[in-house]
Amino acid sequence: MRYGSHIAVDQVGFHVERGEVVGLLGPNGAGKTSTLSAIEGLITPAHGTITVDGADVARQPIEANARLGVHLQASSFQAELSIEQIVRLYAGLYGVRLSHGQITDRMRDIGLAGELGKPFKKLSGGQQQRLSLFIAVIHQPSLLLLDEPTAGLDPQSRRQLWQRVDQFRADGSGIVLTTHSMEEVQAVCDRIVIIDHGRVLATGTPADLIAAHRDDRRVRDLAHGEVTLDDVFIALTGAQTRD
Ligand SMILES: Nc1ncnc2c1ncn2[C@@H]1O[C@H](COP(=O)(O)OP(=O)(O)OP(=O)(O)O)[C@@H](O)[C@H]1O
Repeated sequence: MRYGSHIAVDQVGFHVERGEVVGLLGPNGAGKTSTLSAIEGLITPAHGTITVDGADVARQPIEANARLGVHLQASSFQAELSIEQIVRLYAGLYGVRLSHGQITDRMRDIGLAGELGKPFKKLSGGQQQRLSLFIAVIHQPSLLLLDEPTAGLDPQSRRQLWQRVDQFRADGSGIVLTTHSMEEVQAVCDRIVIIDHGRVLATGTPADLIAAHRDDRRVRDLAHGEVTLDDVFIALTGAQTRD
């Protein structure tokens, strides 16, 4: 996948099962957001195919999109629209019928029942994230993409979001999330894919990756006591910071 002459993602391949949470990890600029954009069909890769629950993203974009839920870092709903208007708008777009009572019930589940008439811009960051996540799954997608879902959230909201992710997994969705937090990986990911410079460096469960690299010299040099996923990640991707 290219931006002009720059190859941002090169031969990245992975599979997500239903009921599985896959963490896509990599330093800044590694190619995570570009990979998600390709799954969304926003960028067309020069080679390779991407399918969402059997639908080819390039050839069957409508089917693929109908099976995909996306929750982005910055939720950008119309600032002036109320919660109820936003829910009605997206329910309509996805052909989901929701009565006023059902909307109230669903909003109660995520602690927003008292805010139905409030404009989006007046919600707190945590409330905006909860609404954005609700909208991302309003059509019960097979695959949910979460781009740094807990960036900027307080510990309470973070825990709550992890519980929601557990719930989606239990309901049978496949989930891909990008994160820079190893705590998040340990909390919710079944498997991780570490990428850098647009290529896959390692894949496996967090425990597998630690076990596989525990005795590497680079990892040993970094570890303070027990080897952590952080140590493995930094050893694989290098200690230098990225722009
Ligand atoms: N619109 C764009 N035009 C040109 N280059 C881009 C564009 N978007 C991303 N890139 C480049 O593609 C590469 C991958 O970027 P990408 O945003 O996918 O990385 P990332 O892993 O999501 O990073 P971060 O953790 O900082 O969000 C980087 O080298 C980046 O500079």
